Amino acid sequence: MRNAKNVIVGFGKAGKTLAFKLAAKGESVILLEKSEQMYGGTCINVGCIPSKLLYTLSTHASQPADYQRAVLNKTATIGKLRQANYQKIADLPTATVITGAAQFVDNHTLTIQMKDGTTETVVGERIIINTGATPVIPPITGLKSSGFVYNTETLMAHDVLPKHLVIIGGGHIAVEFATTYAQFGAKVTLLVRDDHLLPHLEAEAVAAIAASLADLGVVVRYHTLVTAVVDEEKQAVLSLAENQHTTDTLTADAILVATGRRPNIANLGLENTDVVVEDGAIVTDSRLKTAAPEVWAVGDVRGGAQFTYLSLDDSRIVWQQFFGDGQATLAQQELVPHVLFTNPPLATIGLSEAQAKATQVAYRVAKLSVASLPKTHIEGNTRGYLKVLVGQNDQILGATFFAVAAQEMINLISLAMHQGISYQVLRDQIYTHPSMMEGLNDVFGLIDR
Ligand SMILES: Cc1cc2nc3c(=O)[nH]c(=O)nc-3n(C[C@H](O)[C@H](O)[C@H](O)COP(=O)(O)OP(=O)(O)OC[C@H]3O[C@@H](n4cnc5c(N)ncnc54)[C@H](O)[C@@H]3O)c2cc1C
Ligand SMILES: NC(=O)c1ccc[n+]([C@@H]2O[C@H](COP(=O)([O-])OP(=O)(O)OC[C@H]3O[C@@H](n4cnc5c(N)ncnc54)[C@H](O)[C@@H]3O)[C@@H](O)[C@H]2O)c1
Repeated sequence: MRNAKNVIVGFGKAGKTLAFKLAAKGESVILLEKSEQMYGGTCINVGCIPSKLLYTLSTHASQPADYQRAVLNKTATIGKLRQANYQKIADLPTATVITGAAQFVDNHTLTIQMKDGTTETVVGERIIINTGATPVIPPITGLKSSGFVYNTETLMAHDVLPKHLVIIGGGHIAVEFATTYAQFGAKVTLLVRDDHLLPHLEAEAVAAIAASLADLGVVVRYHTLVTAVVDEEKQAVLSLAENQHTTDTLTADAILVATGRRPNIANLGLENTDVVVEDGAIVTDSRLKTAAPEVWAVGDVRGGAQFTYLSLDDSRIVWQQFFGDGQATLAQQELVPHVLFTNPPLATIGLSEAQAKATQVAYRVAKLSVASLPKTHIEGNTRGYLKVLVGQNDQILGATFFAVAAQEMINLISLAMHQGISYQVLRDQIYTHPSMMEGLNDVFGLIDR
């Protein structure tokens, strides 16, 4: 049996950040990770980093072999990151990484199923659960057993570019993977059960993304459900129903299931603890404490929005309870930027115009086509727009940027909104040239015209 002051279950963003900081303070830490392929967690190994590397490489792709090279590049890159993530924790004298699936026996005791078949018992004064999320596979006849079905992890590991990739879903992953694989040259079809993509966005932004996908040759079919999948020798045959009526069939050599990810609590033994689970996620208070004393849940496993930067922020909320005033809560995550890696990327924060209208907030709005910015011509991508909303008190209410470098620019808007910086400050700021940031001079300049 091993003891530590801090036991962290899962090598995710929040868990590894806390493990490092606690061990750097000299506290004993045991970090439990079920797979040696997952040191560093989802983002590094099978999520953000590999998908954004492939996305970036796809923008330069011109032949199918580029995909194969990109997958090799991706595998090497994440291998280095995984090793660095492991060493960063394992090298600290008071930290131990144990590789094996953990299961609770009681609130503070876990058994670890080791690779060699043995088990270890670990006891912690504080327990931090950071086991992430796992893909949801809908109950479609033949889907699970099909040899042509992938999740994001297995698709990115497959080094043959699909001829026809069919993606089930119309959310974050569906749209990003459609963009990437179409840019590599695959034929891509999206099967969306609703009448639109990305329900969290305003119609104008959704239309801009739909137009970008259409230009990449992606076919999007709305109100369409897959009712069955049958494997043939070299492809799968999908039976489709549109508006509840059986319509036609589609063949594909790869099917990506992108129908959401649910908190990873299966086989965690939570029934042996006082931790409360609701709707498949661990319930916490606003400081991420579960119902079990000295047990916290952080990251995707606690339900809600799934983003690496929110998991990182969860680590701050917990850290403050150990080495701060303990006042940080989930309230600080109410206003955060989001990015979709489409072509170009779409970044949003705060209110959209549609939301402002619906809530009857008084606002002024400005929209600028980014083709007017010299930098977009240098980048070779003049598509998109910058849109900002400003309130009566000159504070920024929200922004939607569909533009090259939108994923970087939105962070300045976030800072301004959090710090209460008026739009005039961003309008009159001296930015470097040529840059996308200069667009802020222009778009905020349109507010008072
Ligand atoms: C394809 C894809 C692209 C994404 N792109 C982005 C993006 O661009 N930007 C962004 O912000 N977010 C993105 N996300 C979401 C982001 O990856 C997650 O929100 C984030 O990684 C969640 O981290 P976490 O801290 O909850 O835990 P995770 O990083 O998921 O770590 C959980 C760890 O726990 C381990 N584990 C699970 N059960 C056990 C157990 N019983 N015992 C021991 N260990 C266990 C797992 O193996 C895993 O390593 C993407 C996700 C996917 C799938
Ligand atoms: N850029 C980023 O920050 C980024 C990128 C990728 C993923 N992520 C994170 O990963 C999470 C998972 O992504 P995702 O795209 O799988 O989830 P999502 O919630 O964004 O989208 C799920 C989609 O699947 C559809 N769907 C659900 N059940 C279905 C069914 N039975 N049949 C057909 N369609 C169904 C939904 O209507 C929706 O369109 C996201 O919530 C996001 O937080 C973030």
